Amino acid sequence: MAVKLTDTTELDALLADGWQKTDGRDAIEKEFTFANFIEAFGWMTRCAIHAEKMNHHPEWFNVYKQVKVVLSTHDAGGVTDLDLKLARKMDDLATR
Ligand SMILES: C[C@H](O)[C@H](O)[C@H]1CNC2=NC(N)=NC(=O)C2=N1
Repeated sequence: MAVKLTDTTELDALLADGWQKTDGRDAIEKEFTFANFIEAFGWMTRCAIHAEKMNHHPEWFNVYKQVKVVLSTHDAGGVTDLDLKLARKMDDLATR
């Protein structure tokens, strides 16, 4: 099972890339904005396929072209390497 982070080097890199620590909870979050709903939903679909392969799933909220994402490993009760991996993938998929 995934374990909570101790080395925060990779986390710091994500925090420099627009991810933030969630208030009152051990999680990270980011708001993504796309050109329109189709772009937003297309990205969500690509993320969903990747999340399912990882068996690690985002909490997210979509309104039109915006998607707010919160990542945390429920099984571990906090942020783990799985969250960092998914966050990186979400960033990658948003910039291609
Ligand atoms: C039973 C199943 O493998 C677990 O519930 C997985 C599924 N997806 C998950 N996703 C996230 N974000 N955290 C988890 O702890 C988690 N656990």
